[in-house]
Amino acid sequence: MPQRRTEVYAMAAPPDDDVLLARSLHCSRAGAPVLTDVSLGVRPGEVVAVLGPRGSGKTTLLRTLSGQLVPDGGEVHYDGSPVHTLSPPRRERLRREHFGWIGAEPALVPELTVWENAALPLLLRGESARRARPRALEWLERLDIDGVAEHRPARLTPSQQQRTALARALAGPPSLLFADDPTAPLHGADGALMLRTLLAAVRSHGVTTVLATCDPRIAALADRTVVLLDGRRADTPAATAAEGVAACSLSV
Ligand SMILES: Nc1ncnc2c1ncn2[C@@H]1O[C@H](COP(=O)(O)OP(=O)(O)OP(=O)(O)O)[C@@H](O)[C@H]1O
Repeated sequence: MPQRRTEVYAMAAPPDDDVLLARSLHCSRAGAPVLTDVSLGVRPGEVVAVLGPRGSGKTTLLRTLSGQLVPDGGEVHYDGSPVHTLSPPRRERLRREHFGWIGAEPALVPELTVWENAALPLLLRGESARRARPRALEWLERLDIDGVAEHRPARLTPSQQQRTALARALAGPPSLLFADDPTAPLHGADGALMLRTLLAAVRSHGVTTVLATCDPRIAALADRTVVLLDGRRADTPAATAAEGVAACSLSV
């Protein structure tokens, strides 16, 4: 288990054993800079929170780290190999085979049942439904939604939908999980339960995790926190609080 520690801002020489490494990322959206000179290293099995107020660039950072976006400048390396220079099909394959993603929207496939949604990463990797189904069901049971395994997403509550998305993100299991404000659509106890389940699952399976949140209480559950303000690394959570983090709504 990695030691909890406070991140120091300037990360000039990240350690060689980082499984995920970003160097001096720059990203613009619609002509405006969204990430400026962001560097970050994540060690195997670590749970790192990216903490920042709304609009600070957390989603853009996670999408860039996970190969969904190509940065305008800078580098992303996974397991020692560059991600930012891969062709789109190879980036897609890397994401499918090694990464999990859960965002604030469950983004389930409406035509598929709950277990088929949860099994999707396995099915896309070419596993048979016969092998994928029990593995998906294991996660559904752990998340207490095995009773709706044959339902379509439209019949589920928002909490059940988001837990299905979490089962899908973990079913692989992935080497690296990106969790972008995953409890945002959930209220109080539902959000707290989901977060506890997510953290217990990634820690027991050794899944390296990057968790974006605007809630310092959630960030405090990670092994380490890095702070984004206006698309730049910032050094203290206090600075983020001053920028209006209190506007975020989840309790744990
Ligand atoms: N596709 C896009 N086109 C134009 N601007 C974008 C796009 N995506 C993000 N942005 C802008 O980039 C900035 C950072 O957005 P981003 O979603 O990365 O921040 P965030 O910290 O994840 O915010 P939130 O907590 O609200 O999700 C915002 O000003 C946003 O409006």
